[in-house]
Amino acid sequence: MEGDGIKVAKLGEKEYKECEDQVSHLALDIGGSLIKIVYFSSSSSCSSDDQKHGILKDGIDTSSGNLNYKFVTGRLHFVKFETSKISECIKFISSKSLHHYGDQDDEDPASDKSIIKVNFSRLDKVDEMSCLVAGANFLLKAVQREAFTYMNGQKEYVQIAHEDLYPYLLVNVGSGVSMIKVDGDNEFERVSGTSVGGGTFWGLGKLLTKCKSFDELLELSHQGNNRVIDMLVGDIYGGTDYSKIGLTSTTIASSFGKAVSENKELEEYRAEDVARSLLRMISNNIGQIAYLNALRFGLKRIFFGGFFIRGHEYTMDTISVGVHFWSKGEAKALFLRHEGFLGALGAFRNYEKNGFTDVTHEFMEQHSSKAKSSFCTGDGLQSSTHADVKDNGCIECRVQVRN
Ligand SMILES: Nc1ncnc2c1ncn2[C@@H]1O[C@H](COP(=O)(O)OP(=O)(O)OP(=O)(O)O)[C@@H](O)[C@H]1O
Ligand SMILES: CC(C)(CO)[C@@H](O)C(=O)NCCC(=O)O
Repeated sequence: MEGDGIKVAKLGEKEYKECEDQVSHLALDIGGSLIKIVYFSSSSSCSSDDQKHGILKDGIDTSSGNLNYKFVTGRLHFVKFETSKISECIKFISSKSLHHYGDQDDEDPASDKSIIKVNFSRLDKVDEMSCLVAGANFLLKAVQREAFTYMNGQKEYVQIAHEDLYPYLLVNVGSGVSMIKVDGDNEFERVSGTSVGGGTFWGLGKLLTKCKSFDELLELSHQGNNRVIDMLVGDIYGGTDYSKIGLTSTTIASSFGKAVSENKELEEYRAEDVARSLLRMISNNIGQIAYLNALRFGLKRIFFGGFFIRGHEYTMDTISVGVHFWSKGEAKALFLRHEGFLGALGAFRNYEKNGFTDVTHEFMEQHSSKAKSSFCTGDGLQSSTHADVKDNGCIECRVQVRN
């Protein structure tokens, strides 16, 4: 399991014991590289805000006015595993009793394997693209301070009014890249994609640098200098800009282009510089294709999701600068705090539609006056205003459950 994933799970056990005890819903997104899990655990305690409103009793809100339903307060948790380590994922699900969700019958706790198998066979498959869109729409509408811009080292949160949200371009950078024009709730079209994505960065990076983990490769890239290997406009134009066509001397003319003429072996380059050039090449390319698709449909906002981003400053900066440069400032690149969990979140929301449980959800958007988005971090539960979370933020929410 990923380090930050473990943190969430451990926090859940230690500091949020009360929200771990009743896991009722779970959604899985099994991707080419990573498995993402979103699960809901109800809390028996309630927030001070809710106590002030006096509407909660044992975590159950009786104020809905409909006797057939009750609201259960709790948290959405986010965990990820490498797809190649699926057995760890199964162990985690088992350890959290996540596989018991919705069970009617008591099962033999000694036969873990068969329990998992039985429950996995009950999994409902849902469409990947519609889940990505549902996940993004949910985050953008319900969670405050979810979307942000990142350019020249500056992070700025953007709150978008519901009526102003559509249309937008969703670019999900997973192993491969999907580009989806989103026009409304469940109204979308996958307009483009590219196989040059996160899997390409990690795959090529692994071969070229001998890094053992994605995080190691990302960390290396942080310390590198792409100019050592990339051929710049200045390298071709005697150190000067090519201003007639709008290219500065530091613009990359050809990614990895210097390696052609230098006659050096791979070992003679620093792994840091190789990683940096690779990250720059992939991020630039994604930013450019995204911009071209935004231009194709006249879209001003491009949201980037998927675990390739990893909240990494240099990745976001490269994509943002690319979008800004090509669109002459007309289009904006935006990033999401729960970037990697769009599909899993969308699958989670599918509980509402597919009727395999008696559950509907009422998330914070309907209760924004009293229920706030909160996040679990190493410092405990904090208001989202102070939290600096990435992929491990829990979202506090309420779920409407049929009695
Ligand atoms: N710990 C990690 N291990 C492997 N890849 C990681 C890790 N963290 C981030 N990544 C990056 O995230 C990418 C996978 O992202 P994501 O989980 O969103 O997509 P996926 O669902 O696996 O892919 P796809 O949607 O194409 O099937 C990897 O290709 C890699 O670039
Ligand atoms: C195949 C999927 C949708 C699987 O998530 C993704 O990896 C992707 O969008 N790849 C790019 C495929 C292409 O459009 O060339």
